[in-house]
Amino acid sequence: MTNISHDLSDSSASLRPQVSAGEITVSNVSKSYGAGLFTKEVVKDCSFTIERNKLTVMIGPSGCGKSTLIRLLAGFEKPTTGSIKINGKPITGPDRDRLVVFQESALFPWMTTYDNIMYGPRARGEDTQQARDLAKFLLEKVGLTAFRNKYPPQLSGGMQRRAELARAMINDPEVMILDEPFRGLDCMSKELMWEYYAGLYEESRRTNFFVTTDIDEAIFLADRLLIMTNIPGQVRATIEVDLPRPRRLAFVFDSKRANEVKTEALSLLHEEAMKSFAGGSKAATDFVEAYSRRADKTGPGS
Ligand SMILES: Nc1ncnc2c1ncn2[C@@H]1O[C@H](COP(=O)(O)OP(=O)(O)OP(=O)(O)O)[C@@H](O)[C@H]1O
Repeated sequence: MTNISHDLSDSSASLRPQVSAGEITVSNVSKSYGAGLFTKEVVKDCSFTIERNKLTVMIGPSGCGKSTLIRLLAGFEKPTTGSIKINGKPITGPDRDRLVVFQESALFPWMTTYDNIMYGPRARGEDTQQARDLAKFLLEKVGLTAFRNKYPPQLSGGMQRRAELARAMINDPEVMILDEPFRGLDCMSKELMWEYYAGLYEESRRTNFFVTTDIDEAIFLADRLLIMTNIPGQVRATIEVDLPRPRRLAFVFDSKRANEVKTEALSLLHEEAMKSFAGGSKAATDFVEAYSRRADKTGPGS
């Protein structure tokens, strides 16, 4: 397994982004699309907090409204009802205080890795020595110094995702929002990304909100785990993932606590997934109810 250094006494530490972490509160938010008979309620009366200086991970069945919530948090869309606030102020549109990293690569294929990372500062007319030093620092942190002059198609999928993280972090958002950023990577690249990403978070303690459908990814990364219901999406449970940091693959998945969290989360997710599977079938609904009764009686995962 690759060992990644997270040396906090790094001599270039002064170049790190000046992190000011934000906090987002989502209060009774609902979001519907369409009108009349064709109205579809995707998120319903959903409330949660993305706590300052924590890595909050949201996990839920496919199609439960996670990406919709991200668009609302980013300010690309507005809730039908309810409110979303950052540091107590309503979110009215996209802003530099929040930055979203999507599943799809947003790197410009005609720009080198370095130029991609410098895109944000340059777009703001801030191609300063400080920004260039920070780009160099971030290239080092994501292990791409030797690839600074390569173009995205010359990088592996994992390298592209690391370049993307550096490109987001140089803008120093108060809250980083990530929508399944490692989806589609092979298992080994994915696990490597988890260690890189956890390391970047552990150094900065910037507020992070990370959406995934991968339970191992969720547990490895999270300080807090939000479990979603089936559509219309709502937070069904919050689990504090009190595993020590820095996180390392080698010991996280051997730990008793990680396995307890996984069993509890899987039990809840299974119930939610079965609801979508049921689709009105009485036999399937009965199965879900029986499963829930059994889980209530015997505890999660037993
Ligand atoms: N603009 C829209 N108009 C109509 N329906 C939409 C719109 N955006 C999303 N939906 C519907 O809302 C539901 C939730 O979609 P969303 O992409 O938010 O789920 P998700 O949890 O992110 O799914 P996945 O994990 O598969 O990416 C889906 O049924 C989708 O078809």
